[in-house]
Amino acid sequence: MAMLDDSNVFGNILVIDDDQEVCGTMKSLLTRMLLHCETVSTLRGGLEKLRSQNFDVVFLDVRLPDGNGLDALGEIKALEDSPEVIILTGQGDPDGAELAIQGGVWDYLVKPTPIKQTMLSVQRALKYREEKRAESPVVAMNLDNMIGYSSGMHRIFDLMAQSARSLSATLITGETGTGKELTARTIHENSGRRTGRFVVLDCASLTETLVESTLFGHRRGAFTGADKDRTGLIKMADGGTLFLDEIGELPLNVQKSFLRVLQEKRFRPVGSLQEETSDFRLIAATNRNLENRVHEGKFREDLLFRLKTIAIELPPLRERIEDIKPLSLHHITRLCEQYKVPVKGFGSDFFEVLGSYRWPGNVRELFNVLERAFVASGQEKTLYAMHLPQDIRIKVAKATLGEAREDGAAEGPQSPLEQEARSAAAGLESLMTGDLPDLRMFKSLMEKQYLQTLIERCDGDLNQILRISGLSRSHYYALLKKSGLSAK
Ligand SMILES: Nc1ncnc2c1ncn2[C@@H]1O[C@H](COP(=O)(O)OP(=O)(O)OP(=O)(O)O)[C@@H](O)[C@H]1O
Repeated sequence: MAMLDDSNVFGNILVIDDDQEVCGTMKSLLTRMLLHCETVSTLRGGLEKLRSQNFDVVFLDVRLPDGNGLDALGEIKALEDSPEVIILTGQGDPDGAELAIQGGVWDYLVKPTPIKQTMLSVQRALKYREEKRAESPVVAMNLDNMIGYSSGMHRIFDLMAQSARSLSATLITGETGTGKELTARTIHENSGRRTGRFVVLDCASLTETLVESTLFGHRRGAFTGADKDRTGLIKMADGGTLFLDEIGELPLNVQKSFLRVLQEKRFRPVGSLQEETSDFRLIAATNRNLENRVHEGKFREDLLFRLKTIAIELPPLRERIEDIKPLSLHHITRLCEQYKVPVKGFGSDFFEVLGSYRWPGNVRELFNVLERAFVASGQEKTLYAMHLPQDIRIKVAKATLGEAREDGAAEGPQSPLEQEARSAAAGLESLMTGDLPDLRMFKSLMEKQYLQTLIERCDGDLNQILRISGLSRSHYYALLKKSGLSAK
């Protein structure tokens, strides 16, 4: 049965109960409500989970094999961002109920509890938490395009709000696809500089000489090929934000001059005798460990120190699986609007698979997979696990059988190119085996996948892209715009 719950609550639930039947029933009920649910049969196991993961609601049995659930209330309530507790007990003990309520629990349910009552209790607890979170200062931020329900992301939003209010350099770290560029853009759009430009430089995409002239600008005749004056990105970001992506790749000698610019806000374009000024705000990002780069002698310690006045470390998606559902709803709604089809619902097995996958490519990979599932579902109104790409389903099935770890070690991380190629191949396969979409949708999806692979393979090199594709420059840019892709 497909369930797109109209209450639209998101959350991570833990059930601590030694009765396997209760655990099974609760898990199946909560999963059908599209909530993420884990179960554990001992008090010690439950407390360990609560210390290491974030949960919104805990169903807590009173009589557990290794202790009384009520005795653990103090410890649970003392946790940072502590979950709401719903006591679940087989014995309708009124003193127990009083004790529990004094201990600050959300609700007290006597087993067997009617399904409706359990659902209502958990929905209300989740709504309450949502409202509590909305009271924090973060609400002042416009986070329309940035989805994050987990407490991990909530902490990130707090840091972003702090960064948006200040002018301090901000360093964003995180694995590929965790949303570093989106975070930087959102900070800029929420800062006092939002009317200024948001200027992006991918430090990994240029040679040493080019990085220098791109950042600082150059005068005509400064070097062979410099046939006219060029304004650098530092100047272009005057009054706005300069975003340096992959800052770990900035060549050492450019690091030195850039540090001076950060300290003095003055710089000299290549080949110029005169200094210029620029009042820019710096946000940098990297998926590298910059401390290690410092130890290897490839990154200046003084620059690192200056960059991380505010440090934002984005958690990988596998550490915030409760964000998978809201991210998916957001992306699928966007796709449905884009392709002008009615909004699709989800089968409960859909999120079970998504929640069990490790997401090495994080949110970018999730969006890619959702797009493939969207296409594979054709005209169907509901997305089921069977619409997900086969490679993902196989990996999840293997992981469930306990083989995933060895597999991962043998395969090693995939390069973005490998991921892209596999994704394109699997996308085509699922297109041809599932219900066929209409031709217009098929063409535009294939076009987008072709362009993505082409850009990756050519590493964004325009000449190579035009040679391989046979496209004219204007046609290429028009296609990029149509597909919502960037040139890299
Ligand atoms: N919290 C989020 N909410 C909505 N979309 C997100 C979120 N995080 C990432 N995305 C989306 O995921 C994709 C990848 O994000 P982005 O390019 O910002 O990642 P990145 O960390 O800069 O990646 P890379 O290290 O590979 O450059 C984009 O489409 C972005 O919009």
